[in-house]
Amino acid sequence: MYHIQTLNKISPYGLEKFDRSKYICGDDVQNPDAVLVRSASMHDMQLGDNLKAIARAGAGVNNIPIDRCSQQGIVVFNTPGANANAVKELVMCGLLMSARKVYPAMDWVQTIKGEGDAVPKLVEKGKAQFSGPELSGKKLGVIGLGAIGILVANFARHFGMQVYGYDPYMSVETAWKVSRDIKHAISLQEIYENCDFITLHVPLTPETKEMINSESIKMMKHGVRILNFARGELVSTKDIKDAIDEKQVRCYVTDFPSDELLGHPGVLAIPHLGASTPESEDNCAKMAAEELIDYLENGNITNSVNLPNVIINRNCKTRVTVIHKNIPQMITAIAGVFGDCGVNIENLTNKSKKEYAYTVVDTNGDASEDAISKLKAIDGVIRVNIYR
Ligand SMILES: NC(=O)c1ccc[n+]([C@@H]2O[C@H](COP(=O)([O-])OP(=O)(O)OC[C@H]3O[C@@H](n4cnc5c(N)ncnc54)[C@H](O)[C@@H]3O)[C@@H](O)[C@H]2O)c1
Ligand SMILES: O=C(O)[C@H](O)COP(=O)(O)O
Repeated sequence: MYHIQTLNKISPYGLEKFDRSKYICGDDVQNPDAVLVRSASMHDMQLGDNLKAIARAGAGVNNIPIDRCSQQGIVVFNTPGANANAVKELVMCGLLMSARKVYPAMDWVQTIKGEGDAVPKLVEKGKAQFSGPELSGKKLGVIGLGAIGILVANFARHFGMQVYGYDPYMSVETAWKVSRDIKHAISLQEIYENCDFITLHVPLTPETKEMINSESIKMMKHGVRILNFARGELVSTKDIKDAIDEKQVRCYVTDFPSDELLGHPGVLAIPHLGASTPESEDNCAKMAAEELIDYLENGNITNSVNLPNVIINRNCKTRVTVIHKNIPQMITAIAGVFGDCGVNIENLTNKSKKEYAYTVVDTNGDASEDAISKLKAIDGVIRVNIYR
């Protein structure tokens, strides 16, 4: 039996992928083979020796101790694009709310309840304080043109916005999806200096942490509106509050409220609802469950953030997979163990991702305990798994 621990509420649509004759799933599962998680922080968690994989049903993996996982040979998956449409739709709502004062206006209109027949007149009188600009003709800067950024950039053109996109790491495959009307910004400065609205769609990394700070805000247009549906730590809380107080920033829409931001005028705080639609919860859970199942049962890796993607049909009696450091002589050493044990290799695949690599060996022979011990003893080998 495989044991799957869930750390957040995971859509049943994903959980039902696990065949109950082979899998036990639940939040009380001990010593799991794999963990299914959304945003719960795993940084302070012990990662047991039996743990082989973690699947993040979602995009951001900053809640997972990736380095520790790699060192322990734990494969970390996420579900690229599975919640992108949900986020895009809420970003569009955020754009409209940052321009038109819908939220304070709706609050205000409730205050005239009880005024009887005077309500229509009071509405007409009171509405003047809530006028706000149109999006059409304004410039939108999209920072990060991944699954979400591209959808946001392409959609914003339908609001009549002029869109600038910035992503120095964009893949060719991704570039094909960007509408040709989107201006390719070659620097962040170009976005900051030109755009009336700026929306962030980058992962939280040491490079992007607090990328919005007093220095970057200084370069922006007076009265800029900033949207953050990516991660709270991308924006310096102190600097954004100061910039709002100085009217340099007109509005900050964030899906990641903190105590200091709540109640601050000019901040529109949303309780991390970007991916909270039944459709995206289902998509993410299904994709995450399928990734775990194919890894646990076949050793195939799809959408891992710390190991290379390796998907090979299984048509041999035995598969041995090795997670190891990406250093010279590893393939020779691994193949040598099979040779020494008299086992013929039918297929050997090796792929690497940064400091780590993954080797899959398929054979019609058997992998003896002796062979497995020898593989584990190779310097640089982190984990060996056998699939029969
Ligand atoms: N609010 C929510 O509920 C919600 C939902 C999904 C994702 N997110 C957040 O949004 C982020 C983006 O999600 P995604 O699905 O689009 O991910 P993605 O991996 O498809 O896209 C991220 C893009 O950012 C780019 N990038 C990385 N560093 C950059 C930098 N320094 N400058 C510019 N571009 C950079 C990458 O090249 C990539 O194209 C996630 O990492 C997550 O933190 C939030
Ligand atoms: O990175 C993500 O996918 C989002 O922040 C969604 O988080 P959630 O799954 O906790 O809603």
